[in-house]
Amino acid sequence: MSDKPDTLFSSPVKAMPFAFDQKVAEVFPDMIKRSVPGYPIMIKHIEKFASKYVKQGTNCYDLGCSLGAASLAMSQGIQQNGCKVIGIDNSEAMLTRCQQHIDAFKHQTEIELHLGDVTDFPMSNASMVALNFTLQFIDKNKRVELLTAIYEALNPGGILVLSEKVSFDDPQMNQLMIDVHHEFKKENGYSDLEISQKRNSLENVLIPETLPEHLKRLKTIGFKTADCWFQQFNFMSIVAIK
Ligand SMILES: Nc1ncnc2c1ncn2[C@@H]1O[C@H](C[S@+](CC[C@H]([NH3+])C(=O)[O-])CC(=O)[O-])[C@@H](O)[C@H]1O
Ligand SMILES: O=C(O)C(=O)Cc1ccccc1
Repeated sequence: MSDKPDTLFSSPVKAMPFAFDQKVAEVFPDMIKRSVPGYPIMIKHIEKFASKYVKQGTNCYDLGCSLGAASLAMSQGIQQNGCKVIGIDNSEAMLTRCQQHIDAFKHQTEIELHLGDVTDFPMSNASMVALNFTLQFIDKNKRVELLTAIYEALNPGGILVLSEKVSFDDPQMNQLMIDVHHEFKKENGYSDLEISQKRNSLENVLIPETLPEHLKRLKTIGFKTADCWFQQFNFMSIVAIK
């Protein structure tokens, strides 16, 4: 089955803040692949990290699971018995389609889905947490609390995979990265109108931070080590180990 093409911003639309509603859920696989450089690589490596770090009888959380790509990757990667993958998302439209994806794809480890807010979801006995392009949508002053809750839920040696769109302190570098990302979107068939309308709708909704801000916060919380393992333009993935 081919993905439904993302044409949400292809004709002039009323300026509205971006939301993970029914329309976005319907085109999400096409949207994320054409918009996030390196997304398939990051998903593939979530599977690899799961095979290396997930311990027997532990939980793995996928916070802001959308259609379950990271949940499925963890489930495929896990080599141990008695584990559970728990996906959480606060968009009903996303979670309904997520359940359909999970049911349609063969996977090894059980995946349980919950409609809820990741900032107040109880977590425990975790050996892996995926926060794949979700923190950027969380209120900036709630981020440290969420990352602290993740740290506390992780067992020693557990891993957090945190992928984010990032900004850069240097304005020239920041603009260069935005420009090359827009070039990437154009090469993937988005028009200037689509790029600018989506950019406006993401303003004040997707709030990026810099890599140093991310790493400093993770280390202050207590993670033993944290660093960027993947970057393409202004999209990055960080691993942090407790
Ligand atoms: N407070 C919140 N609580 C729960 N869910 C939330 C919250 N805020 C946002 N979301 C959810 O976080 C997801 C972000 S998309 C993640 C991609 C996925 N991880 C992937 O690996 O494909 C990223 C993107 O589209 O750039 C959406 O499904 C929101 O509903
Ligand atoms: O499309 C963009 O410009 C992005 O920054 C990535 C993205 C992908 C899917 C939903 C929201 C943002």
